[in-house]
Amino acid sequence: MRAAVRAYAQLLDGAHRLLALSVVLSVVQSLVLLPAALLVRRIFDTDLPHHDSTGVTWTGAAVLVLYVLSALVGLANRWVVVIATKDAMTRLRTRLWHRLYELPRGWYDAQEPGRVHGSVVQDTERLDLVISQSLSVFLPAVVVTAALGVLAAVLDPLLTLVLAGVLPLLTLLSRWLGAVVERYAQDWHRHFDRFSAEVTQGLRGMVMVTALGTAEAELARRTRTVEALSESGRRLAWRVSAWTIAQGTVAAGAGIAVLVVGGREVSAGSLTIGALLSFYAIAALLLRSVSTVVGALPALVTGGASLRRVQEVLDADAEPPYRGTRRIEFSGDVRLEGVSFGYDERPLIRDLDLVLRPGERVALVGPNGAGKSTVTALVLGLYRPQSGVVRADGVAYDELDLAHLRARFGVVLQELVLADGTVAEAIRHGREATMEQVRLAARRAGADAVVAGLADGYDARIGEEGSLLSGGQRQRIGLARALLGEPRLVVLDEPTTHLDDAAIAHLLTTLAELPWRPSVLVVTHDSAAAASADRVVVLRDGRTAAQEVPVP
Ligand SMILES: Nc1ncnc2c1ncn2[C@@H]1O[C@H](COP(=O)(O)OP(=O)(O)OP(=O)(O)O)[C@@H](O)[C@H]1O
Repeated sequence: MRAAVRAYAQLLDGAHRLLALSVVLSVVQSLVLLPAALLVRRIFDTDLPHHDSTGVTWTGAAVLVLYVLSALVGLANRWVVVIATKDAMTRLRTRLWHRLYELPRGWYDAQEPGRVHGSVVQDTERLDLVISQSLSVFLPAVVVTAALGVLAAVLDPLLTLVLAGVLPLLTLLSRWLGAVVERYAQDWHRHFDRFSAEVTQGLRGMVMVTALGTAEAELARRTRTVEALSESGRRLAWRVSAWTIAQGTVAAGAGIAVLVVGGREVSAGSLTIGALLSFYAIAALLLRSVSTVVGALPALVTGGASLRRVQEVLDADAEPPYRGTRRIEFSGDVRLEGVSFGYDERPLIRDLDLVLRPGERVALVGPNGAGKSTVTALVLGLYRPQSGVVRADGVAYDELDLAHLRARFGVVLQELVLADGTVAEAIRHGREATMEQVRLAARRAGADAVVAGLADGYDARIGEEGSLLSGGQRQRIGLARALLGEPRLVVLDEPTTHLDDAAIAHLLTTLAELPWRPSVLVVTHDSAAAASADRVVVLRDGRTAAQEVPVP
């Protein structure tokens, strides 16, 4: 519970002024009720015994005005807290995005499927709800409870003690049931991650599953996950309800105890009925705000579990592979020197030397699983070798500002990610480029023919992940994106998979004739693509098997 409170405090770090204003408004809200309690006493102890009906009416009206005033202050307070919490959520989501772009690929490899998506989408959404709904009533209620407690103690210390007798029981309940709810919330989160991962996988694989005729088996698996999620949701909801109801019952018990003890005092003549009723009016408000405080606890605890998961992403102990700052012009010269690398303890790349001179076109070939894509990832600086060094223009990657260097790379990876938007937007990919430059890149990549066939040309939408295009059309758009900005190094991982013979021939001629002569590293199983390179490097079992095979 304490950890959850600390995490919330950290989350609301930038909103201290607004929260302070909220505390002041909460105190004002309670202070306004002080004269109301005294006026209630006046009705019963002065106006009624004197049969003063006008007095009763006016005093009653004054009490009503004070309640309305208190409610208005409460409304203003709610507004302040909502602004503070919404700002906090915007900051949190922005920080998360920053962190996600910083985290290295190795960190993503190590995550459970669905976990990151779950934290970014569901956990932040849950937090938004919990903080907006719960905290906007929780914080003022804490202050109102404290203020009303002081007020009650001033009115009648003995009855306040009776009321306070409930506190140890409430604390015990919160500790015990809070820990239980937290455990069940974690279990529910685990099931939700699984569900979230399956939704992503299921939607992506929908066409394939239909084609393979395995929909029934898939459906059975998905149903099991949904049932397990519901079951864990039921277990959690049941504990949350038990907690809330137990707290409400304890609070109601306290109210009854006040009536019994106060009633005995009235019968004994040591308390006036007006004093008892005015105390009871304050006690009822106090118990209501105590109920609000304790009623918000289950939501705060489950939200706390979400906050911790988000915090784990923000505080992930994952160093980027390189942290250098030096910026170079970069001529396209890249070298791997004695590089060894493995995703786990098993070495995949062993003592590899690979040289790519400026303007040179090198084809990397080899059997499936030999490590060719892994070599391209090492060239792109996505992983750090366990030993050996990677250099650009003779400077070790360790010294370099890799983001700056990568801006000089043009890349087409096996998994071609195209965001939904127009063809021109897909080619620009957020970079500044004139329409003329976009057209030129498209022509070089053979994508102009694709564009010519689309009704809206460069303004045609390509669909989510380019779903409105064919595989070959997507690949050409991807190539155009890689060639925009005239990169010094072009890295292509199996760029011909979806291309027909004419497109492959066009690509090879283009790569050979690019006017600024970039270096090209192309991973390929295509013999025509390999034959067009200046050199072919064969990778087998993590090493260059045939050192460098010159093309005849
Ligand atoms: N992120 C990863 N985490 C763990 N292992 C991985 C990861 N990526 C690849 N591997 C493993 O590394 C080995 C080499 O994979 P890589 O993709 O580099 O081979 P490749 O030569 O490009 O294969 P292909 O010709 O089939 O595309 C494979 O056994 C693969 O399972």
